[in-house]
Amino acid sequence: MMEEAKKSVILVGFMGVGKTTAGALAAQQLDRTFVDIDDEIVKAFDMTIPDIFSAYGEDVFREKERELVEAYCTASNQVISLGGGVFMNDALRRLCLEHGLVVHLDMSWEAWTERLDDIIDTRPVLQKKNVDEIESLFYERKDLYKDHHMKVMTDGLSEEAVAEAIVSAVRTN
Ligand SMILES: Nc1ncnc2c1ncn2[C@@H]1O[C@H](COP(=O)(O)OP(=O)(O)OP(=O)(O)O)[C@@H](O)[C@H]1O
Ligand SMILES: O=C(O)C1=C[C@@H](O)[C@@H](O)[C@H](O)C1
Ligand SMILES: [Mg+2]
Repeated sequence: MMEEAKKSVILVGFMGVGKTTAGALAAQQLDRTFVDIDDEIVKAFDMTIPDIFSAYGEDVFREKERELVEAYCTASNQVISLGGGVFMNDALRRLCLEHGLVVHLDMSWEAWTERLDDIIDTRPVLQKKNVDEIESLFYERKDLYKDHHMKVMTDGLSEEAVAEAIVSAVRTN
């Protein structure tokens, strides 16, 4: 029997909120394929994200990201973790909102700062910025994620609890 076509769950949110970790767990529970756009970019270049940024620059990274988001976000039955910067592109934001069920993984700035040391080495966008500049970026990006179908506030939740919240939000939609 053909699988019923359900809109893909598209996870958005700031760097480090847990789109990759909780997204993979949620995909298992929903029995859907998990796609991480950052991982697809890493595979396409066979390089880490910091290496792509330093060798080719952010524009080249964003162009590959655009291609991959366009290709994946119109497919059904998946859980897709977007890179934290995808919604800077208006056209991609609209495309995701039109074709997918966009779930914003949200976090307070206070809770997020506890994660900064663990993630900074692998997120070039956070590097060479002081904490005030990172805080401004955090709120600028939060504005972009306001366009969503569902939101999960992740403060104080384990990775498993975030995944469960995503699953229950999707099932009750
Ligand atoms: N709910 C959680 N509680 C504690 N730590 C978490 C939680 N979710 C994720 N983490 C940890 O935070 C770090 C960042 O998580 P993850 O890579 O999933 O974020 P992301 O949203 O995919 O970030 P990016 O947009 O940069 O890809 C990882 O070290 C992960 O183990
Ligand atoms: O928010 C961003 O601009 C980024 C988020 C990450 O997911 C990666 O896509 C990359 O580090 C850039
Ligand atoms: Mg990720």
